Amino acid sequence: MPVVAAVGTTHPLAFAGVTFAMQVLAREGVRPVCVIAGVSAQDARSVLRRTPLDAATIAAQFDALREAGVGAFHVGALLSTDAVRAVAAGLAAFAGVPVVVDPVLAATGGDPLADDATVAALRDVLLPCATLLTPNLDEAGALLERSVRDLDAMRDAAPALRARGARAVLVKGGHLAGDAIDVVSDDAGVRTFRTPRIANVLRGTGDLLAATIAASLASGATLDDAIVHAHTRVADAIAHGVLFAGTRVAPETR
Ligand SMILES: Nc1ncnc2c1ncn2[C@@H]1O[C@H](COP(=O)(O)OP(=O)(O)OP(=O)(O)O)[C@@H](O)[C@H]1O
Ligand SMILES: Cc1ncc(COP(=O)(O)O)c(N)n1
Repeated sequence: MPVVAAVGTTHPLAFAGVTFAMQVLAREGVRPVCVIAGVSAQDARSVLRRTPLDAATIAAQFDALREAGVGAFHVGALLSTDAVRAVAAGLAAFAGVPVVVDPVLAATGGDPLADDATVAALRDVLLPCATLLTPNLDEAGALLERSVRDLDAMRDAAPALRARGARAVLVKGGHLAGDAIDVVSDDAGVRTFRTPRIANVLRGTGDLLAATIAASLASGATLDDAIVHAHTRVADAIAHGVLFAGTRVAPETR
């Protein structure tokens, strides 16, 4: 069974964050392991507290994964420049293993998860470690320090982020109106993946997409096949979301 490591920050309600990614990976049929890089206290409305773990604790967790045969990493929210640097250093020991980086900067309620220095570290230190970077519109804009608000801007942003070192980039258009369109840039060029918009909202779609792609890559899928499968899973989750703790979440644990 492929092993996938979820790296990131806990969410106590587990509808996003590394606590959710572990569930997604298990459901995808891979063995989930993890590196906890930060602890968040948040509910459906707000982020109450965020505490990055120290670099030595993050490094020791990567050391502990050395014999696990990790086949892919999913990297989610990181809360400090030190945490970003420690994760990049930890990943360096796993050369050749696919790394899906979701550069989470804020919770859906609007509260930030990363400050400006952390955004800069994500751009300069972690982005070059990514086999696939999966920013949403706001994240692509923050990383490029310009506005990314429509499909044309997404088509420009994906290769621009790739030029900064990510092997492939998927810019998520879920927050635009109309069909859900993601723009992918890799060696083969720039292309779009379009799925019919499902008229509902759901928390954790970014983590669901990225963790599902990581699971498929660990299982040997091509990037395009991994993306198509992940879109199916996201659409299914949005269609069958459940109410939990005051918000609509994926039915992963049902
Ligand atoms: N209503 C929808 N119907 C179908 N697909 C959607 C919908 N909303 C988002 N998606 C898809 O879900 C994935 C996540 O996109 P989104 O833009 O919501 O990411 P995000 O903002 O990082 O998510 P999160 O809410 O976890 O922060 C993308 O592949 C996007 O195309
Ligand atoms: C630790 C962590 N990771 C990711 C998200 C994004 O999820 P959402 O957009 O549903 O708030 C979050 N709120 N917290």
